[in-house]
Amino acid sequence: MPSPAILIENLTKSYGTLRAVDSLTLEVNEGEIFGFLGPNGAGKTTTILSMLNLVIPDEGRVELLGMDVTKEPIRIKERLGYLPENATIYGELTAWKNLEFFANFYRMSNAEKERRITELLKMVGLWEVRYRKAKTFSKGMKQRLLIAQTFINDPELLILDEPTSGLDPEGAHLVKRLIREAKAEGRTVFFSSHVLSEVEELSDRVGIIVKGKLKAVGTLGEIKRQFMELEGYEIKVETKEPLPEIEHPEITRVEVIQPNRAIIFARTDIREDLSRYLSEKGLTILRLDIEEPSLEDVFLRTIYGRDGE
Ligand SMILES: Nc1ncnc2c1ncn2[C@@H]1O[C@H](COP(=O)(O)OP(=O)(O)OP(=O)(O)O)[C@@H](O)[C@H]1O
Repeated sequence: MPSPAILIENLTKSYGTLRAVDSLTLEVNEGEIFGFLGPNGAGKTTTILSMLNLVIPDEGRVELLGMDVTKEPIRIKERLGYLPENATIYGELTAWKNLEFFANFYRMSNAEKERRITELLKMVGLWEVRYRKAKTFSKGMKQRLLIAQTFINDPELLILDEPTSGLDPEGAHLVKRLIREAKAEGRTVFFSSHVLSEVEELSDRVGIIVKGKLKAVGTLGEIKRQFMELEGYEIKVETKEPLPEIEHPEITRVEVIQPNRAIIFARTDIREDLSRYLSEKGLTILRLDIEEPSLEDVFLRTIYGRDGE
């Protein structure tokens, strides 16, 4: 079994009495895009800073690319690209010089540096403005330069804290494209966001963090299934003839929409039982399917709880 790209075990970090991250355990597989979703103040940045050894956790441990972050910070840095939240660039330097500045931290020949900077400026669409001072750039252009910076050492693993934050739709689109391309090139991407749609759009797997706790983790399908197991199933039923009275120990509620249409709320998936029962009664079933929750349903219910807890 290859080691996961990211391994977080029982991570806990408090500020005073506030548990910013609470016993968080998580694995990110090599080559996947992992979306770390949570509302503002949920503990995303604190988790990321702990992952990078920039914040010392009270408990727990983190391995990146199979290496303990407290033991091998330099070796990890060589293979990692990190975009901090609210990162800044050097306004007085040109786009080219900004990248050169960062390239100098890594072992690269001059020719390699030049080749890499050229490639990255083209990748993020800043080639034409490479000799302009970065302070003259728009927010979107600055963010693109920052993203280019995170790729300077050809990293295997990218950790991006709110990479689309504050960008207009076009800027966000480009960042999303770069994330997808990074995956296509075999890199692992871990990114945080409070924007549901982009997490849904990009991620192979998602983790939902609320008040420092990891509330759900998995593919979207898995998270929806976990949610349904917890919250119950919504089964839509429609028959040609009027529906008979429906009883089943797993049913919690029946909402009749029309004489031949109803929504059945059940603790488990009882479609087979329903199908048998209705057929035995001689009814023609037109529809018997589960209404899947959207990620939005799951996210909102996960944040606010069943009864607003
Ligand atoms: N240095 C600090 N000192 C005290 N409290 C802190 C510190 N850093 C973070 N916190 C608190 O810890 C909690 C988690 O913050 P964190 O920045 O990790 O959340 P986040 O999910 O990244 O939020 P956002 O999306 O707003 O950046 C918040 O309540 C925050 O106020």
